[in-house]
Amino acid sequence: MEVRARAPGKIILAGEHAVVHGSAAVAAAIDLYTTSSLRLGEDGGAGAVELDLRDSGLTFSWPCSRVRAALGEVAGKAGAPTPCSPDELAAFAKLLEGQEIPEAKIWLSAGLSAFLFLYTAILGCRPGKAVVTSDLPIGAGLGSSAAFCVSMSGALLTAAGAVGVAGGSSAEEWESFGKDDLELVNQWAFQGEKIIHGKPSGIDNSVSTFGSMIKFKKGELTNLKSRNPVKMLITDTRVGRNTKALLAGVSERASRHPDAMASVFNAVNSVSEELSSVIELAAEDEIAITSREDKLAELMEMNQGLLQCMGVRHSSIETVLRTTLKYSLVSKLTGAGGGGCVLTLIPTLLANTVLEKVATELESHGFRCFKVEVGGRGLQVSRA
Ligand SMILES: Nc1ncnc2c1ncn2[C@@H]1O[C@H](COP(=O)(O)OP(=O)(O)O)[C@@H](O)[C@H]1O
Ligand SMILES: C[C@@](O)(CCOP(=O)(O)O)CC(=O)O
Ligand SMILES: [Mg+2]
Repeated sequence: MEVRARAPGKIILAGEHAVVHGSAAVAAAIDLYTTSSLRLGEDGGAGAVELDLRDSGLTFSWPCSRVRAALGEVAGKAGAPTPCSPDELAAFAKLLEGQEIPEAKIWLSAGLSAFLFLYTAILGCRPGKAVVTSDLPIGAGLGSSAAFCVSMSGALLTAAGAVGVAGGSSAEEWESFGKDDLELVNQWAFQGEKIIHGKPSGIDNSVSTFGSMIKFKKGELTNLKSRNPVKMLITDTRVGRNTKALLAGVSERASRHPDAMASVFNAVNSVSEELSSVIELAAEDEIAITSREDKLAELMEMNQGLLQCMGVRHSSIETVLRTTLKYSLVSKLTGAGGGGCVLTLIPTLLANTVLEKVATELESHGFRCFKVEVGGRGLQVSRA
């Protein structure tokens, strides 16, 4: 039997980086997904653990005997996770040595280590094949690392029988887990995200698992009820960057200037708290809708300024900010910055007139625009 699990990417409306240092942040799921399909082989000595990354055309295979030689006889565990130890990480690095990873895709190594960790920790050395496809740009701020870890944890834990859906629907339909199962998947995905990000806050895996729009602070998640739609244009600058390195850069700046950076993080906290209240405001007429959106735009603009203070700017981001400002639109980077994606708030009353024009101009710079639905479903599974 094949298990398929899909998990969404995300946007961060306010609070990236500062959330790692204890501030509040606001994030929402988007309708771009990573899907992990898993088919288990026969338990026993032979066989291999295989991973097929469809979008990059790369496949990896580890004979179970090699996995056992590197890790010992791991039993697999379907309860709460134990973090990946430095010894295990070293063993995964050894297992990667035998694989041919093209130099240009060396950034995949962290994702491969996260896969090996999740697979062996949940299923032990059992043979099986996982296939991954994704709508998300990788390493661009839309949480591809979290969507990868959430969808893979969802598929592995379902195959292990640790989580499940009520069933009854046709095999092709997507179904959602109950809250306890989602909690368990989220805990595992967080351990995978730690291998990729170094020191994640947990916001990305949480919003990918639970979906919707959330406020997140120090591991605590509050669901936000947005009564009016929030329309965002996402622009991928196509400038590659790595979340782990950017997180480390912000932490280094915080240790060089502890007081100044504490004030910056504190200001971001206030912006996120205010933005989450504005999100929940119900606006019933055009005046109220415009006033709500003006407040959101102002808070996003303030957050962008504070992100500059953290040192995660990039000239490509500034080009997007300048271009959208020509249309009186406000933008901010989303995710770790340093390139990657930028969010532009599209006011409801301007959506029909401005959206296509600004997207066309942004694309003329070589950027790629995504028009997404914000605040949708989290992790879902289907069996075929
Ligand atoms: N579909 C995927 N297949 C393999 N690895 C992935 C996939 N998606 C994400 N990753 C891993 O996550 C890393 C990107 O994560 P990160 O730098 O946090 O950026 P983001 O999460 O914003 O896309 C990649 O370098 C890779 O290791
Ligand atoms: C910068 C940060 O706040 C978000 C990173 O998101 P992404 O990996 O760039 O999609 C890090 C985190 O919260 O773990
Ligand atoms: Mg990430």
